[in-house]
Amino acid sequence: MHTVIVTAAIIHKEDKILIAQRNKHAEHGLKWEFPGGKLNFGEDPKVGLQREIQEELDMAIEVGDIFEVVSHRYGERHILLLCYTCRYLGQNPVARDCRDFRWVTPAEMNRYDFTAADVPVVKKLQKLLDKKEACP
Ligand SMILES: Nc1nc2c([nH]c(=O)n2[C@H]2C[C@H](O)[C@@H](COP(=O)(O)OP(=O)(O)OP(=O)(O)O)O2)c(=O)[nH]1
Repeated sequence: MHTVIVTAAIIHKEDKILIAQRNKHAEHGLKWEFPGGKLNFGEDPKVGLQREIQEELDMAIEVGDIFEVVSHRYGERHILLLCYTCRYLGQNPVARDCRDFRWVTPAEMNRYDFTAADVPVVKKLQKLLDKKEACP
């Protein structure tokens, strides 16, 4: 039993956010998530997240502030998911180490089967969007 630290990017392009589909044979295969991955030992989380986005989507990003931290248990495995708000720098993503990716609004996220750990993150994004719509 151990805890794995995972970083994930909330990358905004106008009103859309980039989501990625996990490879078929990976853990939680075919589920949707916020792109990112496991932190290496001793690695700075923001640097680790930039590395993961480069590996997964062949794209450079600027990592900003923490958006949400989720502690989630998948049976005997515990993940601490650090989600950062990130700035899109204009490069088109390439599905290097994921099955697919999409730019979606928070409302559209309901159509995707996200990993269980991501559910509170999706809800938080949707709540923020609703607030924005209520007070333009
Ligand atoms: N990147 C990412 N991982 C997530 C999210 N939600 C969630 O439960 N996870 C889980 C799935 C995996 O168990 C773990 C991340 O592992 P990973 O397989 O993506 O990491 P990695 O790219 O470093 O993988 P590897 O080198 O071990 O192949 O965190 C999320 O939104 N983003």
